[in-house]
Amino acid sequence: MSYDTQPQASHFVDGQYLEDTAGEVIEVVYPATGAVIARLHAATPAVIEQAISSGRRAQAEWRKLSGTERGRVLRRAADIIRERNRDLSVLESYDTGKPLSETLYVDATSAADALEYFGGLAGSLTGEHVQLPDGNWGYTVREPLGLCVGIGAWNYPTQISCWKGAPALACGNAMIFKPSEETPLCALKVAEIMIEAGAPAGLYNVVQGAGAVGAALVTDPRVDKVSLTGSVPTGRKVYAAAAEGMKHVTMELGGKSPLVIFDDADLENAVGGAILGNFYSSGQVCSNGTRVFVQKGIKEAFLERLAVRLQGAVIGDPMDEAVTFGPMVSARQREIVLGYIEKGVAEGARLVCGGAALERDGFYIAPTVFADVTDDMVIAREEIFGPVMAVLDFESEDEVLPRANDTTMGLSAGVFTRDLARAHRVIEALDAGSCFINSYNDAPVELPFGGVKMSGVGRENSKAAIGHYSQLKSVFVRMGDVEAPF
Ligand SMILES: NC(=O)c1ccc[n+]([C@@H]2O[C@H](COP(=O)([O-])OP(=O)(O)OC[C@H]3O[C@@H](n4cnc5c(N)ncnc54)[C@H](O)[C@@H]3O)[C@@H](O)[C@H]2O)c1
Repeated sequence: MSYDTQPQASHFVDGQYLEDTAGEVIEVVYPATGAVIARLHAATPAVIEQAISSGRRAQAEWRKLSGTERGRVLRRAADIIRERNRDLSVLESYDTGKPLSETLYVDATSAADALEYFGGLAGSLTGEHVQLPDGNWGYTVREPLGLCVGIGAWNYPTQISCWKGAPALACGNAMIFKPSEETPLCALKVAEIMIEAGAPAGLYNVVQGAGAVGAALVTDPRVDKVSLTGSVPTGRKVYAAAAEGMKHVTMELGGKSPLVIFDDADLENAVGGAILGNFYSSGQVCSNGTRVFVQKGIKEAFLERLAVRLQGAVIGDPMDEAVTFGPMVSARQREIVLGYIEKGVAEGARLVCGGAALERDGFYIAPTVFADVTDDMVIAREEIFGPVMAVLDFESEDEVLPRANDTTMGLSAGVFTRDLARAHRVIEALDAGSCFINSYNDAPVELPFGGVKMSGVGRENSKAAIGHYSQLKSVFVRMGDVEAPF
């Protein structure tokens, strides 16, 4: 590969790499072998200070550019990312363990899509003219929020860095991005590319660290907005900390989403959707449809075809493009997932396939399917974030809908049926932000992405994201005399 896994330095601040070895050591482990492939340092207060001060300085200049000028920088960054797709994809695979057969088509690509889309929108962000009685009128100005902090999860480090960075910068903000401490490498490359594309130094800084560094950024009074992708417990903490400073937030959190498959569904497509919604990225996807409700008439046929198609998973070295299923991101995540599998067995769910770690280096777990899962089982209630599908039976639409909604979370939901009226009726009834009909886990930049209930606040992607990275100033203009009471 052309990128070293050991970056020049841990952080990218004010247009250049920055190191401070006083910060706690972060070892980057390649999930497919367990080997340490880089050593970085968490940001010290001095690094955080530089990131904040340079971010604010850059933002003051950046906001003065026209939207078209800002958009040009983002679109140039998108082009560079596409040119370097292979190198970025290899790095993403080292960072996360996801197979190259995924990363080559999804991660840097999705990051470039976000930069291109928001780069295209930047020139068209305007306020409104509002006609009022007596010849008076008003107008609104869409203004940036200021300095935004993005905090990422470890499953999609390149994508998350741009899903947050692109709309933030398009609206005239600066961003400090803190990747997950598990996957710190990719965002540094994005920061480098921003500079190459013409962004001013300091506009897009990357600092490393775990929760303590995230918390220091979130609580700094000079930060105006926080966008987190992470788990619900972290979301609660970050939202509360942001509330202290009355900061804007976007929360992209976890899920335990339902996928409802009716008897009349196209069986192969339903099985395909369930595979995409449970085993892509080894199941480490927030929107996964991990509670698969299958109508009784199709259940055995579904399980049979699923078992056959899972045998087609090519498990192995993520750098081999023929491989379609990689390891968990970390030894810790593997232990968490194995713990859930044990619980499933103990609670009496029927193990259809998988159920164990693989005897090889790295953090691999076999794709696992439980059938006969009931609503009260832990594996049907808690987010596992691994390759574990729970298949639940149902008889009728009326029965399945309240069961599907019986969760504190609401990120996604999907339905497979050939009955179009039913498809729309079911989606209307499901409490979820990002939904799918006869498909699963598509996330085009043109559509809003985000959750309801405990799964989050705000939306990423689409025009909706603009509202979360800007605010309106409204101006009343009186054309006549002012009538005061005295
Ligand atoms: N909705 C989405 O878009 C989406 C996408 C991917 C992952 N996720 C969710 O993310 C979770 C998995 O990722 P994870 O294990 O990295 O999540 P996590 O919540 O452990 O960590 C997320 C990020 O928050 C940081 N953090 C932790 N404590 C913090 C604090 N007190 N203040 C500030 N920052 C803090 C971490 O360092 C990390 O960068 C899953 O629940 C998954 O569903 C959601």
